[in-house]
Amino acid sequence: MMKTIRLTTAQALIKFINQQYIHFDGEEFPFVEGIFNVFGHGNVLGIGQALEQDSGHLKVIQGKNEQGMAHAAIAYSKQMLRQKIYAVTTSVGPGSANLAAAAGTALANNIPVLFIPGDTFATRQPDPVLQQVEHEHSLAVTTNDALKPVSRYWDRITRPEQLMSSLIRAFEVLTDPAKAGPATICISQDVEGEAFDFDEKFFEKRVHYLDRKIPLERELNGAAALIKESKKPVILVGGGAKYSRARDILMKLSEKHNIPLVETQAGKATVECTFKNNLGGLGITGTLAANKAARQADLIIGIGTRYTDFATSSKTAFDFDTTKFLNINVSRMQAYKLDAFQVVADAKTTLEKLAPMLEGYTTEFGHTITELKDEWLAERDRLSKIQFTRENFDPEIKNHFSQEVLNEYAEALNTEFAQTAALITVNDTIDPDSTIICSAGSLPGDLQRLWNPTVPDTYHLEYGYSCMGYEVSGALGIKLANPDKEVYSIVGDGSFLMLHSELITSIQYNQKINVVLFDNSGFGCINNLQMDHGSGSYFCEFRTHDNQILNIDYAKVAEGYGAKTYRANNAEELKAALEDAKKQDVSTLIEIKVLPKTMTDGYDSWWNVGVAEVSNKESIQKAYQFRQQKLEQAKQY
Ligand SMILES: Cc1ncc(C[n+]2csc(CCOP(=O)(O)OP(=O)(O)O)c2C)c(N)n1
Ligand SMILES: O=C1C[C@@H](O)[C@H](O)[C@@H](O)C1=O
Ligand SMILES: [Mg+2]
Repeated sequence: MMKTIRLTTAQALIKFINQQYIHFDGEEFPFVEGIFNVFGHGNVLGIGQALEQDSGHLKVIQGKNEQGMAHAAIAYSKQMLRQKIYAVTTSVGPGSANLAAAAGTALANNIPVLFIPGDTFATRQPDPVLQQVEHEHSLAVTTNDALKPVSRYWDRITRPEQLMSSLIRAFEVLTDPAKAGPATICISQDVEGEAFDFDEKFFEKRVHYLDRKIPLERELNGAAALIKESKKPVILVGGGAKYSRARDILMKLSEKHNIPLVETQAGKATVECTFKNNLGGLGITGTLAANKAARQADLIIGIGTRYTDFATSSKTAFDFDTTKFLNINVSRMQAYKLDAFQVVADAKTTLEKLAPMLEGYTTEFGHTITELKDEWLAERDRLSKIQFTRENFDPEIKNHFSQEVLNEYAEALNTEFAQTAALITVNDTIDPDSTIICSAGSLPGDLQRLWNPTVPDTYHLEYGYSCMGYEVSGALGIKLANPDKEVYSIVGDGSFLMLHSELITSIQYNQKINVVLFDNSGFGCINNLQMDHGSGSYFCEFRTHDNQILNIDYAKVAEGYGAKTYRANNAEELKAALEDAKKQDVSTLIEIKVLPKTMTDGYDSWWNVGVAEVSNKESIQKAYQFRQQKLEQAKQY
């Protein structure tokens, strides 16, 4: 006879989550590490009660903002290479609406995370409850419907027994590398507390196998033939290569056959920068070395990449008349891109199986790879030494601000520090096994070009959604994933202002993070974007009503939270601050005032952005014409 156990829906949820395990490369471990919460009336009496009664092995952490704590959960999962996750529970209405940007972040980056927002009453007896939106056309639509387009899996639970099939579906999605993304299970707030006699079998230990998908013989033969036919193949290392742990085989193949490696933001630091054939980032935020290699390529071997516009320079990075594509990806959808020959399989396994099939093959790159790399390293060295001068200063981003305006910034922010010099100082000073995190603004470009990670998996860029606010929140997730290492949030002033609530959570739970704040008093990269396309400087600088540059004391803000803080406006101060920050047990914030327009510019790349077709400015008309010319060279799809 079936044995049952009487539990509330929320108690059953927590009991089930505790029993989910992952099996990967012979190792088995619990899949859900913990749960972040912001309680409200939509979850405190259901999920809150269940956790208070028995949270099992779950670590329970109180977040400060739903988006922030969800970003922390996403960063944890990404840093754990998608093999362990945190769940996130929110209240109803605004609490769940705050999840939307984070859900988009998880979806665009293919990161598994479990979202459990509360939902409106299933009985509808007290409707409309506080925070319930009302539609005239339907009572069935709630705020949580807004999460559907940003969830890989979405469900609403209005009866306790629905939970069983819903959770099984959710965990199947969460543990499938080809589909990984956010699973959102919305539970009616009354149903969270309703009891049901659950089949005990539902709570038995479940093991989810992260098996490596083996390539077919047809796929391997086709891939090997393409590589052997090519004279100048280039390997594009995407996030999938990192998740598959393909570092060693990538280096082996690259070295043996003299194939250059170029990287996407998600793939960077799969292989350390010191590897001789690693030419760094490709595309809009790429290095000149990688972009030059890509132009010469007759075959791009895209490994675990989504081919976003940033990686492909809006489909202009390659000579599409002559270049072929070979895509190795666990996702069929991704493998189909750019009319590629498709290998729908695990990256590491595929490369290992290809290795013996390429015996005797060498590319025609010869010494070019080393020459390109040396040329780029010289450029990086130049960028590390940029010195501001009050006269005739020629910034990297040219012809936007006059010397007068640059001097005004130097005066107002009391700094002469260039962003490139500051960033390379950070790179040179922190311990090499520390992880850095970033996501939005001008810093992702500088990082992809200039950051030299000498230890694999120490570079964490969310550049699928580029969501401002991920930088500080995500640092907390990385600390939870790597408790014994330092983590540095590399963040612009705009992103910091948008969301940094989980800095407080890090202090509250003694999870030390370091915030390195680059303050150029504005939305710098967007200001560059508008001025590059013929517009004026319009609402992207942080200026007061009477046109004064905002000068915010961020160190003081963080000091108020209990962080150890520093102000560093030159290399010496910055080195000293970084060294002292290493010694602290509490979270730190280093405020660096940097000059606008001193970030890196593009290197032989182009970004397709919408430009006004008609306008009253000649400069915008020119920008529009330039775009039309570029589009003629771009692949159409
Ligand atoms: C949530 C969100 N809103 C808006 C944007 C668009 N956006 C991208 S970068 C940026 C400005 C970033 O400013 P800051 O963090 O100071 O970096 P900077 O470019 O100055 O280095 C904006 C508004 C975004 N990426 N994410
Ligand atoms: O619009 C954007 C421009 C990019 O330069 C920036 O890094 C990104 O955050 C963004 O949203
Ligand atoms: Mg800024």
